[in-house]
Amino acid sequence: MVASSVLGFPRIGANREVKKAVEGYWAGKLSADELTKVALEVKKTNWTSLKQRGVDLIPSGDFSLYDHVLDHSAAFNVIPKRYLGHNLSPLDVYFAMGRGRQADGVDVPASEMKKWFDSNYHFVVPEFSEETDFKLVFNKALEEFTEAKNIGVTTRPVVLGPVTFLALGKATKDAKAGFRPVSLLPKLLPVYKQLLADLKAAGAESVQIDEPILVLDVAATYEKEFITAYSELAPVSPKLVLATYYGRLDSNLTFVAKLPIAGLHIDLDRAPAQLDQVIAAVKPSNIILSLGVVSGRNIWKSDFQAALKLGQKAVEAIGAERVIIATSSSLLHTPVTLAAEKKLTPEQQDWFSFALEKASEVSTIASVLSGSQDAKVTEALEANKVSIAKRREFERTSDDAVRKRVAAITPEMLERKSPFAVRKEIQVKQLGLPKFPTTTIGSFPQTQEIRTARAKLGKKEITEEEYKTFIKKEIESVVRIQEKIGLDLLVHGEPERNDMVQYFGERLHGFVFTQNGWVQSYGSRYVRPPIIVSDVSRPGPITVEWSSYAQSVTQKPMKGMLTGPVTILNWSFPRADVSREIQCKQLALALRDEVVDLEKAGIKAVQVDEPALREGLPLRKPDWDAYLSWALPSFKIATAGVTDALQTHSHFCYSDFGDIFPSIQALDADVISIEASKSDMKLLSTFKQYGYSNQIGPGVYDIHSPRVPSEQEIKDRIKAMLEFLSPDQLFINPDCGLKTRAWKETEASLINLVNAARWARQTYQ
Ligand SMILES: CN1c2c(nc(N)[nH]c2=O)NC[C@@H]1CNc1ccc(C(=O)N[C@@H](CCC(=O)N[C@@H](CCC(=O)N[C@@H](CCC(=O)O)C(=O)O)C(=O)O)C(=O)O)cc1
Ligand SMILES: N[C@@H](CCS)C(=O)O
Ligand SMILES: [Zn+2]
Repeated sequence: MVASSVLGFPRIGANREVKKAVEGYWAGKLSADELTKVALEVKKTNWTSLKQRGVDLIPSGDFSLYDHVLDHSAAFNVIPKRYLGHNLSPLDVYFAMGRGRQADGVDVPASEMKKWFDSNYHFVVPEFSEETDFKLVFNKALEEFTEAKNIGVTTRPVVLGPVTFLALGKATKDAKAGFRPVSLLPKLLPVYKQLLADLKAAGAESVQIDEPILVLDVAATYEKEFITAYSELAPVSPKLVLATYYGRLDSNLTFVAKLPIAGLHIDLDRAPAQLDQVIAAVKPSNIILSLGVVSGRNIWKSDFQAALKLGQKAVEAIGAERVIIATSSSLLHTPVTLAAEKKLTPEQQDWFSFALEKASEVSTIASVLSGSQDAKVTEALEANKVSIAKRREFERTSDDAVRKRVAAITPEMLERKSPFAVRKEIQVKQLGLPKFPTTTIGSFPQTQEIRTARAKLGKKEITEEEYKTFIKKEIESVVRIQEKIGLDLLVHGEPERNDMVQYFGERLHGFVFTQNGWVQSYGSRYVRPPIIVSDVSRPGPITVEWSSYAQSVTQKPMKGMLTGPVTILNWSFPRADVSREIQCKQLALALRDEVVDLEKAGIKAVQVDEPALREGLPLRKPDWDAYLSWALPSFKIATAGVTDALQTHSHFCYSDFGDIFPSIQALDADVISIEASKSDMKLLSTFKQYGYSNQIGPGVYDIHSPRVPSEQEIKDRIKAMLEFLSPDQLFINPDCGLKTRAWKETEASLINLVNAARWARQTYQ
């Protein structure tokens, strides 16, 4: 019998119950007990839904109130000292690590947050030093295994593996120079042993132990650690199924296949070509192969025939008892259910598969491979054939004008007319900005009032005209506030945008979007990625009306604000029938027209955000050039259609940009703003290594926390930057947009920022 498995399920609730409860708890509207109750209900619903859909190996322990890496840090006592000694409950310490805390005399910044591999999910970075005192403070995997058992669902607990947990962490500031978190493995293993032994004692038959680090090049340097870890853990644990996802094992397979594990999960969505090599490597052993054939990363209905081919190959080689059909990764990256979508056409409904539908898919594929004669299974198989054929039919339609335009892109279209030095002189005159110009990254608080107005427009409770009037009032108010604070280069505040990617998706041809397709991005922040289904084009200007209006109500320069092609692509669900390169270039051409239109409308600076440039980079270094060879030109296509006088800006956040800094420089934006505050300004040393010639605003404070940075902190950051950059290069700005913040802390922070910039002007004449 071939078993079916889901590696992880969305933990947000079908109606965003977890977001609402967590934010309610933060606002003091919900007690810790009430929050726990909501969480339990969501977990129970997930477990019973997966059981109903016939999934054999149902995950537990994958739920989280904020982030699963943070859950492990809290459970293992990996809690930086700054969060302790404030008389906070364990739950409040947990949230303080995630989002900082500034109340009742406690003032601690949030921990660093980073991209989870190549996804738009962010994890809270664990901090380690020689002093780290690992303890099993609580066994979350065991608690959830028991909760599921109590409602009659037998689950397979999910645990983040010890090597990945350490490898994703960073050294604390007080760790000795050269300290490597993985050196703590011998100290950490006893805690894992206890955790796993407890699960075994509670009756867990097998455990999914996630080691996604194995798909990175760096894992080759951890061979010794993997051998030590798994030789020690296997004897005391339930059967260990080692899960790898988001990429291929490559040469790491050589040592992985020899580990004392019961099963190995591989991602055949991202790396189908590895199947033969993996089969050959595990064949002589008893290792069970879990085949990730149903994508955890996209929302397209699986092609059962393609999945069955892969499954059949494995069954023939090692036997049905040793094969599991699984999702390629956790379904964390997909919305909960297609059933909630009421506005998709029946044709569109038929193309997609969200988390619950994917659960049915693994179950059906496994049943077919097991030789099931069940009428429902046969029916599902036939229906899938029809759906896939219809989609292929749709995919054959294309927009010839768009295709021709992409084919006609010339090298000249990628370059600005003059080099940066020439452009800078023209722009200085045109913009009249002071030294150390202050600006923000685009968005201002998305208040309840704004969201309610948009919701009312959606429900047709107000007219388009009334909505526009409301947004214009909001823009004018944001402009006045910036003028009052004394910012130099203003923004319109993005109040008209639900999200920086969804908004553009909704206004471009070639996309469809969901009503309830929420996916967790970090903590309680979710997104509804738009879906690219066909060739992309711009039916008309998107932002010009808002930016022009904003410019019309102020004498100060107004920065236009767009999301770049690479980011729109990476934060959407891309189509699967056309290369990402072509999709990106189609987006680039649409945005190029928008930038040109903004300049024609009198806007003198335009920011084209590319926060997802780094995130889209392939996980394996040998694949980087292939991505950069179209990602960088796409940005340049979007931004180079203007005169020298237009100051182009771009913004990057939430990744380590050090290793692709030369690529960022190659974008030739006049000004970039880049996240640097959370990562202890470590990015700055990159400037020393590579140099940077254009203008730059390394973020001076972290906006993902409600904490207000002091003026002194900002001054200290400016001082630190000036060790690597010259005063005439520097812009002063926060490290990302302010949409998630409240007005109170936004104004207080920006006043401190402007004061710090004024100080810099006097200090560095
Ligand atoms: C900058 N970042 C972004 C990333 N990815 C994106 N796609 N967008 C980003 O901005 N990745 C990296 C970073 C960090 N990530 C995020 C992700 C998400 C948010 C965020 O603020 N999300 C909001 C939801 C935004 C949104 O879509 N708002 C809509 C719907 C609002 C809503 O909930 N409406 C209510 C009705 C309200 C009423 O009746 O009063 C409802 O539908 O029930 C909108 O504004 O219209 C979030 O709240 O999670 C930030 C950074
Ligand atoms: N302009 C966007 C960038 C976020 S990465 C904003 O300010 O929200
Ligand atoms: Zn940002």
